[in-house]
Amino acid sequence: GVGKTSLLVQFDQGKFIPGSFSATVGIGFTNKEVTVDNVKVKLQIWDTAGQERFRSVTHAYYRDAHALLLLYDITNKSSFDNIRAWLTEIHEYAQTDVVIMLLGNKADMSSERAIRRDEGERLAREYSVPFMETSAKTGVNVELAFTAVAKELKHRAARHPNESKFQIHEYIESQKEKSGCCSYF
Ligand SMILES: Nc1nc2c(ncn2[C@@H]2O[C@H](COP(=O)(O)OP(=O)(O)OP(=O)(O)O)[C@@H](O)[C@H]2O)c(=O)[nH]1
Repeated sequence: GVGKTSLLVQFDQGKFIPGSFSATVGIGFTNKEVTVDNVKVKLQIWDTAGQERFRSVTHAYYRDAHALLLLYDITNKSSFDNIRAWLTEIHEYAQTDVVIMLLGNKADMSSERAIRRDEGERLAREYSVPFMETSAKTGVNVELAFTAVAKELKHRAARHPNESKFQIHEYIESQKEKSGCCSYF
């Protein structure tokens, strides 16, 4: 319930459909084409079930994934506390060079926030993964999360030995919106 399906629908269709999804069973698929540095990149996105009882199904998909977006809900402490366990699973089942991104979703729900942004940042630093807060509801940073991954994968695939490396951390820091910091009503 951290918002994985909602995030994907926001990215794919540019809209938020509140409370309308039943829990994902097993795996859902979405194909989406994005343009990165004038090149079209096809993303096949697997939306995994979050619930424990589907774990054996989702494990099978880790091995083939080039990137993993790992979400917690900023209003739900246990979803944040579970991130370490998810990272352990990823290291066990996924490819060693998989691109990982940590996302603190539901950033629009600031009045019910249970995890501060700097706690997310600290955890991400500990594991050397990029981090941002997102909202499937307002769309903040949703496009960026997927395009940053697409950029990283494209650069990895195309890179010649002497070419400088794409810096996903720096790209995200320069592009991300700090939700809630700058709006006044
Ligand atoms: N306010 C707010 N609500 C959200 C956001 N993202 C998801 N929700 C709500 O949170 C609930 C769960 O969202 P889902 O997208 O079904 O979550 P999920 O992670 O796919 O759930 P599972 O498939 O069961 O693992 C729904 O009621 C959504 O409307 C968000 O960014 N902001």
